[in-house]
Amino acid sequence: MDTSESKHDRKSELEAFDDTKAGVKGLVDAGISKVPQIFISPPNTSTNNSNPTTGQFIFPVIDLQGINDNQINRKKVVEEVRDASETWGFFQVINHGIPFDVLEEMIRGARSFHEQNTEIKKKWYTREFTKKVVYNSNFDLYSAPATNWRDTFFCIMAPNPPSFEELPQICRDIIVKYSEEVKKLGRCLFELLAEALGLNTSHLKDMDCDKGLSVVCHYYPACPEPELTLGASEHADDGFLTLLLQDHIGGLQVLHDNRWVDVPPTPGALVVNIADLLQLISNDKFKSVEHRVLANRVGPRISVACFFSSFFLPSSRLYGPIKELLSEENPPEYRETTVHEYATYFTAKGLDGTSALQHFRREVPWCMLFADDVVLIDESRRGVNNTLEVWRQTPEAKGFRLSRTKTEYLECKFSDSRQEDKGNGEIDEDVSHRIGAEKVGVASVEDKLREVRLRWFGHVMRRGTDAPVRRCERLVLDGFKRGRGRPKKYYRGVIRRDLEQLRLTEDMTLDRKV
Ligand SMILES: O=C(O)CCC(=O)C(=O)O
Ligand SMILES: [Fe+2]
Repeated sequence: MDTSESKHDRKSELEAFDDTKAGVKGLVDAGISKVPQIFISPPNTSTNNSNPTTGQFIFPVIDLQGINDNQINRKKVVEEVRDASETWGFFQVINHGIPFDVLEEMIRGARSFHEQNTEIKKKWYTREFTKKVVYNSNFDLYSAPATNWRDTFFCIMAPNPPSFEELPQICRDIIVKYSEEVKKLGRCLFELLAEALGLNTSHLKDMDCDKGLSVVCHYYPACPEPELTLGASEHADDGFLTLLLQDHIGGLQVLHDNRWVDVPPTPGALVVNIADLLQLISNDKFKSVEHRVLANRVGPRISVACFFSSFFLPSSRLYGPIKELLSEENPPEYRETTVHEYATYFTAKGLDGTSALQHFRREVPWCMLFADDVVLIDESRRGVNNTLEVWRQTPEAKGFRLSRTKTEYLECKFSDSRQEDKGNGEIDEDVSHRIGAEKVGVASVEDKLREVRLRWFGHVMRRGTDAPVRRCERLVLDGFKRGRGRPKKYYRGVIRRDLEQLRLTEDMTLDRKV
């Protein structure tokens, strides 16, 4: 139920929970045996491992031993990094140089923060993310569709860490020690990633990708009904790179080949994942992949995520796809943005299962052809021509001739740098003399597409409900070149938005005159 009354209830429940300043751990300590409503995942969210994939995929593990000793070793590792970053967006590293006892101490330190006396811990409780030391539960408490079963405490450790005295006494030594180690390892990983992109070793460092670091300590309490909620909802990370230390409990899963795959807790290993801004500057070469954490009857689970991002710095430095990676065949997929703008958008949106990256994607030029009951869609003129040929030949092979001149097409072309060469003129010859091919400016493109979509929709709706075309209503509009995890857009949803924007109703589309 999504009535305003239930929304109000949710809001006051969230406020009551927030006011306790004791987080999810506080609820568990109080002995609750049922998961409160605010934590319950929306229907259709899978919250358990109903489809275990263990064994089906080999999660990449990269051994960093000897990368600075010999070139052959380094080259092999760079290739592994490239492969994992392009296909999984995730990998584990071993022999990374951070001593095992430092990792263990960090896990213990994170746990001790959350398990210290609540009255002392409350002192750090805040939703002001400009502070350098922050403890709370669910950074997106008021915007996310469901509250996650975890509490978090973080410190901003670079470039300007808090003074030693400002850090919580119970874990300050290890936070300082661990962040120094992570900064070193981060530098090494950014070098390998730059080489994997075919850039100079220092390219990503020179872009300040490793400048900002926050150390984020998560605490996932044992959950009485783990099938009803999640430790962390599906999301991709917003910075450049994340380095994650997890304890032995497990529960982290990544979306690979459209399936949730466990990231096995491996003693001594660290999980590395490409975050959104690295996908953006690599122009989609590297993937920032959706992941989540399951809730568990066993707990607490502790993890420490180190985010390389300077979201807290008011820098005006712009990040867009790296020029050296662009070419005519590989034009920029994103507009430029600042880390701060990106993070602000990410935080306001919250972990709602959609990707923040899409908001920064440039309009993809594509052509659409509409011909009676047939829609041909592609990103390029060449693609549409190929499809057009297949479409034409298939019925012709069965003796059914299509009249090119009587078939009506409409084509949208974009006056963008990706404008396809007019070279072969197949569409032009077929189409231009019928309706006149148009060249439209980017600003009017949305209007043009909306007009075309609504015309098509009206046409479809006027057909009988059993007409084949009516069965295509769940046509995926942008399935052909979706970034991984980018939410599917169904034709119906797009039409609903178009109708809303023009204040039209579906019935009106039945009337040709509207
Ligand atoms: O706790 C984990 O394993 C993952 C945490 C995570 O995804 C995050 O902090 O962004
Ligand atoms: Fe994450």
